[in-house]
Amino acid sequence: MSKPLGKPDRIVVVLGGNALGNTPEEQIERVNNAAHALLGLIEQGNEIIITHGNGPQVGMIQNAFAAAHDAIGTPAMDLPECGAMSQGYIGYHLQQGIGREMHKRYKRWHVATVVTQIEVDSDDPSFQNPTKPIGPFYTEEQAKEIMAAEPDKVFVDDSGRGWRRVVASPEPKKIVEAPSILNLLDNEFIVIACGGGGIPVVRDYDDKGCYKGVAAVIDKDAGGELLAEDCQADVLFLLTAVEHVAINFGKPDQQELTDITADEAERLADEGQFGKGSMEPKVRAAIKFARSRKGRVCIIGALDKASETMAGLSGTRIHC
Ligand SMILES: Nc1ncnc2c1ncn2[C@@H]1O[C@H](COP(=O)(O)OP(=O)(O)O)[C@@H](O)[C@H]1O
Ligand SMILES: NC(=O)OP(=O)(O)O
Repeated sequence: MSKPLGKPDRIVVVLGGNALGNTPEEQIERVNNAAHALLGLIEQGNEIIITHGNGPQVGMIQNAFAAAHDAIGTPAMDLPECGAMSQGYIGYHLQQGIGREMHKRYKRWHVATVVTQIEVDSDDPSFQNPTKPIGPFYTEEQAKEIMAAEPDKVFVDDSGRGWRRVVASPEPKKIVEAPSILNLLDNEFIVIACGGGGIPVVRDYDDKGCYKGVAAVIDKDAGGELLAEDCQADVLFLLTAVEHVAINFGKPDQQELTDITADEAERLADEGQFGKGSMEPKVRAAIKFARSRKGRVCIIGALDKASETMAGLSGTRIHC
């Protein structure tokens, strides 16, 4: 069992996109449960900043626009705009869920979502090699039918769970709205930012060096790590469906890890112990955060055990 962590000041909490459900009703229910757990963290004396995934949601939004375009001629919607809509859609439910809990306990609620752009390199290699699964699962037959009709779309088998569309997932470099996020934190807001890894943008040198969106979806664990560094967080908390990171995952000799160093985690990641596109990005984000400043810790654990995980009773701690 891991040691309790004491009372860190600032925690960036990353909520998995798959943990948010597939419909608005499911999302409200799951966000309300998450809000309860997140308020537990505040009651333990911590300051929290929240970010979240958006893979299922951004795909759903883009598919809905594509269907409406085919049916009634509404405009098709590009991925950066769909990413921005997913930040609003998920942030809205988080604001309501957290706001309700805040009001019950403290008779006040200062919760704000920041529509966040993150700068990426226009020549990031991921633009040539899409890996980020978005939208619903398809059968192999359905996926191959769509690829034949729309050759610009790539589908892959997603860890044996079905076929999913994949898009580019560039490395996040700079949070454009970092000053606004820090300002809200200074004014005691609970901030929801960098949703879906942030809206990926590149510098537009034809427009005074301003930004323009690019068709990609950043990994939210990588975006959350950057957010945690920018906010001077002490702890990065990656909440997902499993209680622990494991080696030999899914095999009879599976072994759950409770406490590992960044060096051990890197060795295991290089050995291929963690699912590509699922657990590996979390472990890589954890390693980067643990190495970014002495004393920083990343904890990977289950969303429904957030308080126990924070108390050191569950989850996998990764540190230097
Ligand atoms: N070595 C591993 N240890 C634990 N879980 C793993 C491992 N490899 C793959 N996984 C899978 O990764 C999942 C977490 O990734 P993902 O589903 O992308 O989460 P999220 O949507 O919460 O970010 C776990 O629920 C588990 O099924
Ligand atoms: N943007 C992102 O990483 O979303 P998921 O958590 O849904 O994969």
